[in-house]
Amino acid sequence: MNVPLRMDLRGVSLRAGGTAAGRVLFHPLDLAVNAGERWVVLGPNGAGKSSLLSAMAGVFPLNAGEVRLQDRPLPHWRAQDLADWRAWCPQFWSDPFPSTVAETAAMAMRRGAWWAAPDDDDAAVAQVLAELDLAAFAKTDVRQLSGGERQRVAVATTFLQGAKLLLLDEPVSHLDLAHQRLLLRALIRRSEAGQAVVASLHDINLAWDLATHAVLLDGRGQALAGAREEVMSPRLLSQAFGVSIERVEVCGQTRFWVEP
Ligand SMILES: Nc1ncnc2c1ncn2[C@@H]1O[C@H](COP(=O)(O)OP(=O)(O)OP(=O)(O)O)[C@@H](O)[C@H]1O
Repeated sequence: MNVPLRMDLRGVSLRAGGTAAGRVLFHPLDLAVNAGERWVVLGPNGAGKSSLLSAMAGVFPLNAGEVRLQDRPLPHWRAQDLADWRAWCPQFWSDPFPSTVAETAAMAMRRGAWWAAPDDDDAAVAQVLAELDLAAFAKTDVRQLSGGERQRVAVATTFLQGAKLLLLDEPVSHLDLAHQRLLLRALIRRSEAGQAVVASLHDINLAWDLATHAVLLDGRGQALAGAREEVMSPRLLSQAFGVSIERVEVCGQTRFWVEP
């Protein structure tokens, strides 16, 4: 599949819980995600970041508008075909039965025929586990992992799905500083190879370092989307988060400083 990825959101609005009774999370949002782009989704708790990511994955009902993948509305896709294009790493997961890290990571590669493992499975799994600093855990039962280790396995599973669009809901929430940077580099490498990344994050400095583009939800119904520099302005971030945020240069790097 050498067709470049494109996802369009046109006039998308969501309600809390995806029900008609839920409050409107945000009013019409338009954006287009293209190959090579890295989008961050920012906003306070409850603003609708997870809801937006799951709507982009096709598993959360829209209040208004449409999401199109490769110019075809998401509801028109067969689940198995959709899995070739988009991978979704939710914020929570459960491990109801024993499974090794390698088996769990490989799970998304075998959609539709999990018993028929391709010959190159093992090498691909080993490569991604090494990339995410999980090689030593390949044979460990996922139920014995720490929160950060388990989160990296969830990301490994997402990577191994081989989809062009990676939708990651707070993928660094359990990660220490070194593993946050390791994941950031892995995501940048993937986007440079033609995949697209959409990730919700709470750390605006990490978000700045990752993003080419940003969506900012203010929790009061406003949604902004665009290039990183336009959306991640100190004024807009301060308004959305309700704290005073300054942008400073430290050692040649842009950093955000939150007034205590
Ligand atoms: N099943 C549900 N029924 C009703 N409301 C729900 C349901 N699930 C979630 N919500 C509400 O929808 C809103 C948006 O939730 P969402 O998880 O998308 O926010 P978020 O921006 O990802 O938050 P956080 O930063 O805390 O992870 C929240 O106010 C939440 O309470």
